[in-house]
Amino acid sequence: MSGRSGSGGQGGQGLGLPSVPDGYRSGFACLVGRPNAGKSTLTNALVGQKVAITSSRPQTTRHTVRGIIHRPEAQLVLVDTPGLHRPRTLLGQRLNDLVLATLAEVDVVGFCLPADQPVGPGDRWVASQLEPLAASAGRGTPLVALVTKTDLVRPDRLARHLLEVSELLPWADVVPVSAVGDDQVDVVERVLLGHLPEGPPMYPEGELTDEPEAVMVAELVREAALEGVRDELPHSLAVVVEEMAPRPTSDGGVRDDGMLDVHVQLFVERDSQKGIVIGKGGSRLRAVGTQARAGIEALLGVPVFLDLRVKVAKDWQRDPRKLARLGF
Ligand SMILES: Nc1nc2c(ncn2[C@@H]2O[C@H](COP(=O)(O)OP(=O)(O)OP(=O)(O)O)[C@@H](O)[C@H]2O)c(=O)[nH]1
Repeated sequence: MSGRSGSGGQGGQGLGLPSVPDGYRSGFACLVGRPNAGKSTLTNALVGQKVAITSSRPQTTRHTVRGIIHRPEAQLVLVDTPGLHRPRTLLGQRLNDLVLATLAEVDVVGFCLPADQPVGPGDRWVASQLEPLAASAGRGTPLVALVTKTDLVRPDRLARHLLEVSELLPWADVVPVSAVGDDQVDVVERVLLGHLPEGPPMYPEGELTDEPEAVMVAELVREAALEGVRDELPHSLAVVVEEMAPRPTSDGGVRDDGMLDVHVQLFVERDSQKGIVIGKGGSRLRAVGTQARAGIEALLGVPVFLDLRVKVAKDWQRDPRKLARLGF
């Protein structure tokens, strides 16, 4: 992604888009915040379709997934990043570098702070990372503080929280929102759109994300594999789609129903984790396959044969060559 000359191409002409009204705005926004702050859920609520995975476990968003909001007067390309957090491993460091590089290029940053958690050292750390970006008055990246999950707290607690947030980020707009309760999502949208510069749309109408299908398929498998697992698996699970190909008919032709064979590798760090993913007699892996397949079929619109394999790649988080092989 490169700011104004985004990957969709500059201007509508090249895309065969109709001319746009005067004053049309377009640009990029990015949501940051500590793990589990509600970034993916808010992205989905804004875009109106499931494009980023959500999970009740922290740090499940590995890839920069973009959602695109199309409105008659504006287009907003949302970049959903992994949570910005204090790096502990090489992977953590790379994720942070990715986040900071992304933030320098977008038109507005939304900092998500969950209303049900007190403002803590993690938030202060993220704020300190953001301050230099917003600091250069007039030229810095505008920052909007999004107080998320407001449905989880009472009004008096919310009021105190909003005050704390505006003390932490005196230069930012503060907007309370509940993505789950669909409360104030429209206000978030208006505030974010208001920070975009004038310019033609960067993506054709109807496009919701430019994330390659294979990455979204991998995310669906990852989401299913993490479901209900209590230990540290989120940090230790990488998913790679090895192959997606049309299933041939017995005479080598193409099936009418467009069925796809999808081969996916799940990488864990230790044998014990492999056992967790596979479950007794393979029962858990079968359930993961059933859930992921339903999501993949809904995404791709064709029947899918899903083949899942689990492998141990020891300490992949700390090994640069393994990280590269796994797409980081
Ligand atoms: N009650 C309530 N729960 C929410 C809301 N938004 C998110 N959640 C829940 O909070 C958890 C984390 O939400 P995510 O959207 O995955 O958070 P995230 O910031 O993308 O998390 P990472 O990918 O770990 O960085 C999930 O269980 C969501 O269902 C909300 O508005 N209200």
